Amino acid sequence: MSSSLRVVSKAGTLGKKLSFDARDGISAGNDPHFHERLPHAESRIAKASIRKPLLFLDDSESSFKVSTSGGMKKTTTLPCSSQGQRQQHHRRSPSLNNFPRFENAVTDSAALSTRALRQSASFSGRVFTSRGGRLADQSTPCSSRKTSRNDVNGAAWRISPRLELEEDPAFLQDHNVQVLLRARPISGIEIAQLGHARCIRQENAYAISWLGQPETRFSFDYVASEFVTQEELFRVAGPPMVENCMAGNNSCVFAYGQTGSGKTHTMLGDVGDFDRQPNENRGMTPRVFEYLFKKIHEEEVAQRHTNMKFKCRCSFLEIYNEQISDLLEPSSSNLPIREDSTKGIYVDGLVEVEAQNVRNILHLLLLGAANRKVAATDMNRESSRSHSVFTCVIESQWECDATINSRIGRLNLVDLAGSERQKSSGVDGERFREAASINKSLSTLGLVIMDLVDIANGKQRHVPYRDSKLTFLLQDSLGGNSKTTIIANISPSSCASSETLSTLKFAQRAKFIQNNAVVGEDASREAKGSKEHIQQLKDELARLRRQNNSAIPTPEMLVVKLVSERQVTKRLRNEVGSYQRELSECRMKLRTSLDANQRIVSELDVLRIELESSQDECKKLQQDLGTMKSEEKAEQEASSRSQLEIQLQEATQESTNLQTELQWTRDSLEEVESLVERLQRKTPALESGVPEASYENFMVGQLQAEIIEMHARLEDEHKRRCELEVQMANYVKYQEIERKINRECVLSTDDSKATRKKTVRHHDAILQLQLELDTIDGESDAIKSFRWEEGTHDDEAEVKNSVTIMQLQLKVETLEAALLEERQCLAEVRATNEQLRQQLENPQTELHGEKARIESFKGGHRSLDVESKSTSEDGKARMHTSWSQFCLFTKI
Ligand SMILES: Nc1ncnc2c1ncn2[C@@H]1O[C@H](COP(=O)(O)OP(=O)(O)OP(=O)(O)O)[C@@H](O)[C@H]1O
Repeated sequence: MSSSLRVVSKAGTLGKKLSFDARDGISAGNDPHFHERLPHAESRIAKASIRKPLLFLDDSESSFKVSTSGGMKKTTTLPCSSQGQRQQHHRRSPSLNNFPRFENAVTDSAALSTRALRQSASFSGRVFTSRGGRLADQSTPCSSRKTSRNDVNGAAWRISPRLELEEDPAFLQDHNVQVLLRARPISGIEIAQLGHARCIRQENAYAISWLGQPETRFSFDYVASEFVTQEELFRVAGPPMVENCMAGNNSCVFAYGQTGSGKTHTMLGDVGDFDRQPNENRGMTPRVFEYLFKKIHEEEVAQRHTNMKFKCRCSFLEIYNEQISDLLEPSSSNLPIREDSTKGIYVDGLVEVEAQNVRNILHLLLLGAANRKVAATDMNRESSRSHSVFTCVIESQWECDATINSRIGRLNLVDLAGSERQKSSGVDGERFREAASINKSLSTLGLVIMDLVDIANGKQRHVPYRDSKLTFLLQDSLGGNSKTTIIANISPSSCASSETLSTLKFAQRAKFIQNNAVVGEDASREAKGSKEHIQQLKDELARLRRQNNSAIPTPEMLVVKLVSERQVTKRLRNEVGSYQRELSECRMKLRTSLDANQRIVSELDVLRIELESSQDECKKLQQDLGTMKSEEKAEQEASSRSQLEIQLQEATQESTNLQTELQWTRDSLEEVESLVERLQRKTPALESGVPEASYENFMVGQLQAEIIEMHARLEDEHKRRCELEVQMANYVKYQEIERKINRECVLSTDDSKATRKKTVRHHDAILQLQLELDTIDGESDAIKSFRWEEGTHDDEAEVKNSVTIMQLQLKVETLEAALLEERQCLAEVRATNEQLRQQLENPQTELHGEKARIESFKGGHRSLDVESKSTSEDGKARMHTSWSQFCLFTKI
């Protein structure tokens, strides 16, 4: 069997057809009296309310099942219409309050036994997330755990009360807002952070304590521990809401809580693979519709004679960053909310789809969920970033006494976006804006609830519904014609302690709201009846007036009463006025403090910007300083280089002078040598002719020996000089290298754009210089080891290069020291040369003198031939004198 879905917009049918398989697989029991009982639905809902143990609604029988203890299997089926019987059977057995006893009870309820098993001495099994992921492995047997504070708390959960339905006829009549608290299991992330430490302890089925400072106890209509299943939760919250809508009221279920606390799990749950078989983790929404369609079917069958028909029109929207978009028609955006006296509050242009069975609804839910804005935060990998509202308008019509009656109920299922602390949820940028918008709308919801609580306490309040799209849209559900169930979701982990406290406070406040539910029924028959009744009363009044004039207030009496009532009204008005003034004062104060806050925030922004710019400036100044330092260094290096150059020039000049001197010395030595040679040639002749020539020979020998020694010394000096010249040449070369390096360094400190190009040149130059250095022998190995690094933009390479330059500079200093030493050596050599020259000068003069004497001696020898031997004595004496003079000279 298949059916079609009609897509209807506010403007009418769009003509869009969607086909669905209409098999819903839910078997429905017949309840022929359901229609009669509809006006009393409210009290029935109340009877199906929570608080009394062991009462379960059975889907298949539209009846209550009561299980009792005592070791016997005992199930009683109660027709819903029989209130007296119900009360009789629903009386609470005190012995059933205690969990261990409950565990011993033998019942035929599969759910009961499942729960009993789950809550017995060990809780094993894995908790799966709604999106298929596993939250935490809870397979540790309790008995094997050590006793600790956590275990104490854990024990509190283990003996935590289970879902127990209690008959409380007054509950939903007096309280239109029902607040349930649901704790999810501690997640793996939380276990990783703080282990199993808990921030809450469940006291009983209605109370929970927050274990912070100070420890605070909160009470709710029901507290569902982490072991409460989706089905169990639905049994508490779902049926009353559905039946309320079918009776022509508005119902609203909404999930509230911090991000990742389980709202989506509660509302939607795991609906994958619904074509094959319903998933046991499906949440409130699918179950609500399963129940609704089952009830619709039952009603239509039961009321066949009145031709009763139900229609369900569904829409699915999200509020994201204060903009409404249609989750069933994602191309639409920023849809406006309108208010109309007949329609009430509605979203203009929202697509409405007529659904005929659960599968249709599930398709819509999946379609909408796929279009919903989801993002990852630190707290939840798939955090819903919007509020989603699934609305089903349930319209029923039936005929009675030729009158067509109709009822309209509206069911809102709201999955709020998670409240979060921006810091802890690890959000930034777009996520931060989303979080701010979510938090703003949730805080407006909180304010609305506070005002509604005040109104419930008899105070006059203006409720700021229009301050956010969420509260504007939920206006009827929060404060007006609606029965509302709030499911506050929390995490029991100590990691979420403050968020849990704020959710608990919110839920506690919400518990005090009072709604004024009004049946949305077009009761033309009832209206007619009422008119007739009024007419009857009027007639009765006239009759009474006629009978006893005194019993009926005269116009004068009425005037007096009116005056006194006016006075009361005036007094009340004055009170209202003073309250309003107070309110406006408070508002003014609030606005002022908000403005001040805003100012502070903007000032902070300005300061932050200033701080950033001053930080930038600081950085720039540091860079400039660095550049200046390197420039200064370069200048110092340049001046020391020029000094070195001057010194080098001087040394070169000195070296040239020395060379000239050496050359001169060498020439004079050569001269002496040739002179000596000539003397040697002449000496044999003198020796043969003159007996005194032996003195001359001795003297010449001495001179020759000295000359040889001087030759050797000269040779040494020459060698040393050559070495010096080599060193000088190396030094000059090295100076050149250093100059090049410095030139490149200066270039590299120039403007940043050219830096990279220059760095490359720098690098090439250094490599070239290193090649040249390689050619320098001796100590250059140390220099060779300082290699220029590739990629001078890299800091480390820069440092290495600086080290290289420093090492080269050190080398320059070493060479300078060597130069100084060489210069001293040169000075010594020069002094020695000078000495030698002086020493050479004296023998030279002596030699000249001797030469002259030898010449004169020769002349005397010739005259001896003439004058014979008479003057030989004189000659000897002169020779002797000359010899003694020579000896004297050589001693000197
Ligand atoms: N009662 C629970 N049992 C098992 N798992 C749960 C329960 N509640 C929540 N979870 C898991 O916790 C995770 C977070 O839950 P969920 O997405 O429903 O949180 P949320 O409140 O909707 O978060 P957000 O506001 O960020 O969208 C999911 O993986 C979900 O399956």
